[in-house]
Order: sequence, then C-alpha cells, then structure tokens
Amino acid sequence: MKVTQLSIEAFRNLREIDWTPRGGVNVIYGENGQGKTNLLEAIWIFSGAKSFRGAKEAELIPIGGQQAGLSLRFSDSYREHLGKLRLGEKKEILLDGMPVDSLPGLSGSLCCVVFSPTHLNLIKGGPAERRKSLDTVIGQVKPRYLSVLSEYQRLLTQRAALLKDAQMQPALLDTLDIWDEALCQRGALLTVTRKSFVERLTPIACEIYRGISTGREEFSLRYLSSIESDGESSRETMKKLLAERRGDDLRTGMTSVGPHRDDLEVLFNGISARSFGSQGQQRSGVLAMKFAESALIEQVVGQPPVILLDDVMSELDSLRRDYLLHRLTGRQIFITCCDPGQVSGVDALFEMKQGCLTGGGPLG
Ligand SMILES: Nc1ncnc2c1ncn2[C@@H]1O[C@H](COP(=O)(O)OP(=O)(O)OP(=O)(O)O)[C@@H](O)[C@H]1O
Repeated sequence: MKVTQLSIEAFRNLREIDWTPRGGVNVIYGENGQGKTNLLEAIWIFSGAKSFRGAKEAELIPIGGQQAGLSLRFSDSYREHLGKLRLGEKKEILLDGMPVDSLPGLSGSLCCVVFSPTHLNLIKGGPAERRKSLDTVIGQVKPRYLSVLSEYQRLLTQRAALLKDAQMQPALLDTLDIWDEALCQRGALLTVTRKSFVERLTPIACEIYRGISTGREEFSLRYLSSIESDGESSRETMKKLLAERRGDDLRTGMTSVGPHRDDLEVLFNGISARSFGSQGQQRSGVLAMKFAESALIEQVVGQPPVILLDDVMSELDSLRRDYLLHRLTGRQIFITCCDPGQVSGVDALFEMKQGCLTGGGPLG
C-alpha cells in the first residue's frame, strides 16, 4: 500500500499542506515540537484505528479553530482510494465518495503499522495496552472483529449496570442468562481470534528479535486467556466460568472473566520481559513485535502496510537501524527524526518547521 498524496487544510498545528511523498523511505526531520508526529498521525487516522498517542478527536482540531480538515489519496494493488475527513461540529468522513459513520468505519482500507516511543508501553505497561495493540492490528485485517469488539464492550457495560441494579431489584437476575449468552458468543470469538493471531505472530517476531538483538535469549509471546478451555469450546468455558463467578460479579459489579481480562505475555528465555527485561531487550522486543505485525498484515491482506516510524531511529544503534530498514525494503516508510544523518537509504527528505513542510527534491 502507498500513500500518494496528503492534503491538510488544518490538523493540530499543521496548515495548508499539499504533500506528495515518495514510494520508498520518506524522512521528515525538524526540531522538537514542529509537527512531525502530527503529520504521521494525519496519515494514521485514515487507518481507522484510535490515535497512537491516545488523543481524542477534539484534540486534532487546531487550538482556537473550529474544524480539522484533511484528505488522503492512497493506493493498494487494485486501485487508488480517496479518504476525506472533516472533524468538528460538521463532522464528515468519506471514503471514495461514500459517507462513513465513524473513524473505525475506515478500518480495512489503509493498513498501517506505527511505532513510536510510547509503544515501549507494550512491554512496560499494563495488559490494557497490549490488548489494545492486538485489537488495533487485528481490526486492520479483519474489520468485522472491531464490530464484535464494540458489541462486546457494550454488553459488558450493560451487564455491569444490571449487576448493580440487581442488588436493589433481585428479579432482574432472571434476565442475566440472556446477557451472558450474548456476552459469551462475542467473548469466545474475540478470544479465539486473538489467540490464533498471536500464534501466527510469535514465530515471525522471534525471528526478527534474533536479527536485532545482540543477546542470545529466546523471545516468545503467549496469549493469557481468562477462559482457558480444556477441550471444550471457549464459549462453553466462558459460560461455565461466568456462572461459577456470578456471586463475585454481583458483589463487585464487574465481569471477572472474558477477553477484557486477558493479557499478552512477552517472555525472554521463558521469563517475563516486563519484570526482568533490560531497557535494550524491551526495546528490541517491541520492535520485533511491531515488525512482525507488518509481516503478518502482508501475509493476510496480500500487500505490505505503510510503515510509520516516529522518532525511533535515534534510539537504535546503526546495526539495528540498517537491519530494520533492510527488512522493510519494498514498503513505503515514513520516518521522523531530528537528525536526518542517522538514516541511510533515504528516498526523499522533507523538513518540518512550525507546521510547514518543505523539501522532497533530489537528495544532495
Ligand atoms: N490541536 C492542536 N492545535 C495546535 N497545535 C497543536 C495541537 N496539538 C498539538 N499541537 C502542537 O503541535 C506541536 C507538536 O507537534 P509534534 O508532536 O508533531 O512535534 P514533533 O515535531 O514530532 O516534535 P518531537 O520531535 O518533540 O517529537 C506542539 O507545538 C504542540 O503545541
């Protein structure tokens, strides 16, 4: 996949940008706080995934302004697409001229993998970070997964309200089985999809980890499910566990089993990377996972995703930088950095200064 043109009317601190990137390695350099990450975010938003900085939609609108407006032309192996976004009071999202009701509705058209320093939380942070990361990448290759996820989350909220209300009106408990049935149907589907995704991701991530790490430790990933089933279906197991724990759930007002409680364990030589991994090991582990995502997206959708690398080159030594760029040959890559001298094999160089983008001519 390739981004062929990005036009920005207004987006965060970026204004009136009409940009034609190249097919290979695009480097956007500039001092801190100029708008380099904002530019990557402007591309990423068309993937339909949530902001990789955890930003709310309102934060994308320029401070003091009323609206954000941007459009992106991108192509896959079959055709060119045009996405248009207007955020603010008069929200409008269009894909190839057709209205889309929300940003997640764009999922499945532009596949991107992003890696920024905040992604170190994938190992250091809590389970929610890892679940979100898995959901984001699965959602890109299976947009239907996101609808099931949002139904599941809605059912969880409704079940929590019911558990609470049932303390005052016990008759409401009679309806709990119906909610649990619906919850288990979605919950099992999410669990099975995540597990099989992690099974496919693991060998690729291990191979990449071996390539980028100087250590000899074995890298592995394990999906930890709260509904581990022993032969029976995940749905049956979840139903059984929900029934067993109904007393606890009534007391706490929360649902204690299901994919919202799961985790992705990252291990070095079978030991928790979160608790025992060094900074360098953790960084290499996250990179391996991110690059494995890219390879897996390519396997599933049959074409490579667009790669967004935000400010990560300065954190890597030259051997790792070269290894990664070599692995990414043939893809369109956007790299932001302060010092463009750190990146080799650049196809086009752009400078970001106070929200304005210049350059892109032949490299001197
Ligand atoms: N909604 C907004 N409206 C206007 N300006 C914004 C908005 N959101 C962020 N900014 C500004 O954008 C700038 C940050 O841009 P960005 O994060 O892209 O910087 P950067 O070039 O990637 O910097 P660094 O190298 O430090 O990561 C800051 O000056 C910030 O104040």
